Amino acid sequence: MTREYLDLQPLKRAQGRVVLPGSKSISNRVLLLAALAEGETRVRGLLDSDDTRVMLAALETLGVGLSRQDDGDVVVRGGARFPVRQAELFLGNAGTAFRPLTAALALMGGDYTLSGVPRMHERPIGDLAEALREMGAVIDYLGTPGYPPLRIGMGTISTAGSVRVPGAVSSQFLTALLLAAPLATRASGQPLRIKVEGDLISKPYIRITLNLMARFGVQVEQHEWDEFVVPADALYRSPGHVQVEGDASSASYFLALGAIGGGPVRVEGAGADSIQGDILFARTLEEMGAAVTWGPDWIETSGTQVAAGGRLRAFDADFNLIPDAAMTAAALALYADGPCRLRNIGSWRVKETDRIHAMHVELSKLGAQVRSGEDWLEVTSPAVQDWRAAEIGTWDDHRMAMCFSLAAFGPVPVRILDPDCVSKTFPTYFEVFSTLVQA
Ligand SMILES: O=C(O)C1=C[C@@H](OP(=O)(O)O)[C@@H](O)[C@H](O)C1
Ligand SMILES: C=C(OP(=O)(O)O)C(=O)O
Repeated sequence: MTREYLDLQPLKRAQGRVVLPGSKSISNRVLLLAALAEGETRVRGLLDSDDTRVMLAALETLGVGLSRQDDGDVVVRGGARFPVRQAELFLGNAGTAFRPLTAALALMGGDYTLSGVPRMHERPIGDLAEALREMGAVIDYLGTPGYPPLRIGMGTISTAGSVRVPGAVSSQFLTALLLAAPLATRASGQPLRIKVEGDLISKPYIRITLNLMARFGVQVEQHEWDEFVVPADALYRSPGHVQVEGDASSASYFLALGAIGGGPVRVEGAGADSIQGDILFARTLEEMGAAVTWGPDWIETSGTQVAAGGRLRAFDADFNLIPDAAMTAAALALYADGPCRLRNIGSWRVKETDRIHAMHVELSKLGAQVRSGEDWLEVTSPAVQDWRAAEIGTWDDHRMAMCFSLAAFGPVPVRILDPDCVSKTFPTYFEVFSTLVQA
């Protein structure tokens, strides 16, 4: 049963340790790679949430052998092509399922329709679809051109020359082309040269993609951030086992708790050795005045107690490398000693909701002074007497719900509407949150 709202009374302290749920970005990449790889892959620590469930269900529909073991591991039996050549797939609002599956299915060819929730049909995919068409794939838009839902047909794929993909809207388009590229290079016997047009956003996610492809046996040649070459003989081979790291974006909320509730708060499952860019959020916390300790697979934070009048240092920073954890920084601006500016976050406009707009509206409700533009947001914290109790809308966006839990360290009660939208990436978020905090 989903709850209409969750009331949070003013909180003072945060302390404890959390074992992080699996990384969404790694889970969905590993599932696709394992499905395309020769052999059997045993995946440990897979995230169990809406985004991975739609991926698992899609792969099952496509005939990929999947089984859940008693110990929770998922075993994937892969092969170079999916057995089912005609299917209708529903992919919810999972960008990490929709974009890579579009590329893989388009390069295999078949008769597939891909759809999602209404918001997914407002999230762009045109840059990826055009690149795939340039390679000979057949893709039709079933609704608005440039957006899902899509129908994929049987094309004649060529990797001759190179393919271009714009980098400014979402890095997931490049990730999708990279992950699916071996399907094309094998068919043509030629390498695929992928050229990024314009600036590439969210670069650390490409590092995750390249790292995981290498674990499955495919080394991509990288030229800065504007050209990637997938070799002609690229073939995915199962590494046998894969351990999924804890989710670094999910870690950001708990690391933030350590910074505003005294701490120490330790997250386990992602640390200095992580392949996820969002661990960099801990550096932002340091700049805001928190103490951060790093282990290979854990991070611990301690800091001031904002409920007792402590303040974080204000920031003015470019958050392009960590767009997801950046939302946590925006919520922390409620406790900063001056205006906080988040720059270069234009991709927020096309995520689960228009996050710049949603943040502007909801932070204002609490009494913060907010200004925003096409790709930036500026938040000035309310003085103690200016805080207002508020009902926070979460806009069907898991990260809105999770980062506004931090608002409970202000002096007023906070009501989070539709808290169960956290199921996109972290179904048990509020239960875990409640084990760390005290009034
Ligand atoms: O590749 C990925 O796993 C992701 C890339 C990012 O998207 P953009 O590249 O669209 O910024 C990020 O926001 C998303 O949550 C996950
Ligand atoms: C942008 C996000 O998701 P998606 O993978 O659907 O793009 C997110 O999780 O913040």
